[in-house]
Amino acid sequence: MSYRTRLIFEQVFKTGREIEAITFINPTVAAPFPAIQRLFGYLAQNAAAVAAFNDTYALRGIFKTAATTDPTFFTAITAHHVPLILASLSAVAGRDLVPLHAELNVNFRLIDYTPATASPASQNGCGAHTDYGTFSIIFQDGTAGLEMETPGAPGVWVPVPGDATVLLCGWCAVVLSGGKMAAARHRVRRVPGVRRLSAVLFVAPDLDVKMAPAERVEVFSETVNKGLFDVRWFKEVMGKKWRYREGNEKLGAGEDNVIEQDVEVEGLIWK
Ligand SMILES: O=C(O)CCC(=O)C(=O)O
Ligand SMILES: [Fe+2]
Repeated sequence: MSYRTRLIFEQVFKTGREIEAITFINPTVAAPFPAIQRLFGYLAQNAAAVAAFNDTYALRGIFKTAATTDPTFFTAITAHHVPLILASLSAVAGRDLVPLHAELNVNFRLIDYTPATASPASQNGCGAHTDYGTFSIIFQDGTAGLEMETPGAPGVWVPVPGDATVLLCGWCAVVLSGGKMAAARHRVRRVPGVRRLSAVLFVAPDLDVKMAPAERVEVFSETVNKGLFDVRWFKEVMGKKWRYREGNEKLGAGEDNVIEQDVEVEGLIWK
């Protein structure tokens, strides 16, 4: 573990309940942004390759586990950092999270905020949201744009330096830790004309894990206290809203089209 990473883990242990929802880590490997950029550049010129990707990942319209020329990056991150982070978060949660992540339910996402497809004046890169899983690690290509909402101050956004690697928690961490861990709401703002690349590793509990705290939590809803739904159901619901927002899926008749998914999730989790 590097010095900086160790410091952060110590901080996580010390702050306990007061854990900040976001922290910076110093990963052992760097994200291969030149390769990712070449990949997106190639796809921009090759409609047939894009169609093949979209056929493979029909529901998403984006590709996971994308074939960069450096596949060692994601494997190294998954093998090295994920177990360390899970162990640290377990101390904060007061619950061993490792057995709940035995199947390594991880997704990778490469994002190209290219001016080529954005509306020229739009600053919206990625709307405000909270990730669904346990935690996410966001790698950036050096370009700023990622912002965090200040806990307790909705609408107050703090820019994250473009070269930081960010660790943040999602909804599953909130529920599984009985509210001891907070989720970080975030968004991406664009500078019109500026390209930004990011690579995100999403780590979630195994699909059969019940979305419930280890012990009853007064401020949680009955649904969550009783563990009436599992991670599989939650992921599906969240994924559908996400695809709708990205324009990759239409909602069926009778399905609500509330885009503010955080408001809805809060209604599900809190009493
Ligand atoms: O591009 C980024 O920096 C963050 C993307 C993000 O928040 C997400 O994909 O959930
Ligand atoms: Fe996110």
